[in-house]
Amino acid sequence: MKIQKKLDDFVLDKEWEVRKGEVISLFGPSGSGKSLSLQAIAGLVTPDDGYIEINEQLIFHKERKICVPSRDRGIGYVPQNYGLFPHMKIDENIMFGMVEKDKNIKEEKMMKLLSCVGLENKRNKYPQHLSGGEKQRVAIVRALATNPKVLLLDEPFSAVDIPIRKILRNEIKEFLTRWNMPVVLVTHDPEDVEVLATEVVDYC
Ligand SMILES: Nc1ncnc2c1ncn2[C@@H]1O[C@H](COP(=O)(O)OP(=O)(O)OP(=O)(O)O)[C@@H](O)[C@H]1O
Repeated sequence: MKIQKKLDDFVLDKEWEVRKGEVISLFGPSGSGKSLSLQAIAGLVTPDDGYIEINEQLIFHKERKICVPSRDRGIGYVPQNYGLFPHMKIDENIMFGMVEKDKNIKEEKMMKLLSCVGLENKRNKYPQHLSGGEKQRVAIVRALATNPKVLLLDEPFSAVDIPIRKILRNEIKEFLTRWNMPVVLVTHDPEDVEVLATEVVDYC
């Protein structure tokens, strides 16, 4: 992708790419445009110029007037606050974006995903009854439930304390290796970069 976006006195101007099996880390200080980049890829913010391509398909191209709607981009996006729907139980949250029509198939897939992250027994809980780390795991499997082409993680460990962060980081590393899809990870924690990233884009 190559995008430019001006917001008041902030100018984002970045170019980078990520491939299957890579975890690319957007690394830099607060306010450097990391989240904005993810929002542009997810289709929540429209760049002023440039292009975004996924698996050789353009989802945004300013000059060619291409702007694929957010829901059709095939993006699994986990925002900083996890974005879980508070009024839906965990199982409903996970099944919400699934493309499958059959209810039994959806249920089966949801249970498989929940068991991947050891949370089968939480399916009937609401997000507010889960810990920060549990919410994070649900948010990630909810993103994966839509069969995305790319996974975007925005500060995935910001809501958990340092010892738990270490455990989750290793869990997620294993998980990502299994799914083998391109991952974009926003962080300002050098340990996230060291443990998870295969490439780093400097947002300093
Ligand atoms: N809707 C908006 N209107 C105006 N400025 C904005 C808007 N959204 C973001 N910005 C500005 O864009 C810049 C980049 O914001 P962004 O959230 O991408 O930073 P970040 O690198 O993700 O920071 P952090 O690590 O603190 O989350 C900041 O200066 C921010 O104030």
